[in-house]
Amino acid sequence: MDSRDVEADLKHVLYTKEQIQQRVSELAAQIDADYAGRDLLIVGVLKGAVMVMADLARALHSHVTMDWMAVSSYGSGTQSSGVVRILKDLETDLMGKHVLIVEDIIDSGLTLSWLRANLISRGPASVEICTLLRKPDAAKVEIDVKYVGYEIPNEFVVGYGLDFAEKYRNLDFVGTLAPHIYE
Ligand SMILES: O=P(O)(O)OC[C@H]1O[C@H](OP(=O)(O)OP(=O)(O)O)[C@H](O)[C@@H]1O
Ligand code: HPA
Ligand SMILES: [Mg+2]
Repeated sequence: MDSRDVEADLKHVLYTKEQIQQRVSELAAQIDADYAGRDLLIVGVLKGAVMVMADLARALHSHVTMDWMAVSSYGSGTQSSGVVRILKDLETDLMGKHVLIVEDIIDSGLTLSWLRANLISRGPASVEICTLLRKPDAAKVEIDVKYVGYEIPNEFVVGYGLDFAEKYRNLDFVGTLAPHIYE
């Protein structure tokens, strides 16, 4: 078999491209309604949130501005180290702004709880979170998340921005890896 055949590494598909598009559109409609009449800055968390940020931004009908942060806590494994590092900071001054952090996944919650506190310390008018996926059973810290695409079981997932050792981000669906890949 061609070793570049990505789909051979997967166990099953959790959400198809069509399901994700539909759910992202629903979240966008909610966000449009909630922020009506207010300026909104959406902050994508690199690299995982690239796909959801691109699709969410295009599904929104209101004006938004966009910025990016790169943080990393996972390295090449499947467990969060809990130590969050800023690899690239925002270019936008957050003072007085309504900020929506856009993420691909909340797993332990360590990345987002750290990031939310970090952004709040910069004086914004508000900070909310939108994530495509959330694993409630994996939470190590409680975070208040306003927009959640799907709650999923505590299994390592890849695709649509999510990686395992930097691979699989380019899949247009979300799936679980076959155990032989990571064991
Ligand atoms: O809730 P947590 O347990 O903290 O995990 C969630 C975070 O981990 C992943 O990012 P990662 O640090 O692997 O970097 P990446 O986005 O570049 O893949 C994911 O994109 C989230 O940002
Ligand atoms: O399940 C996951 N898959 C990929 N990256 C992740 N980062 C946190 N959880 C995950
Ligand atoms: Mg990430």
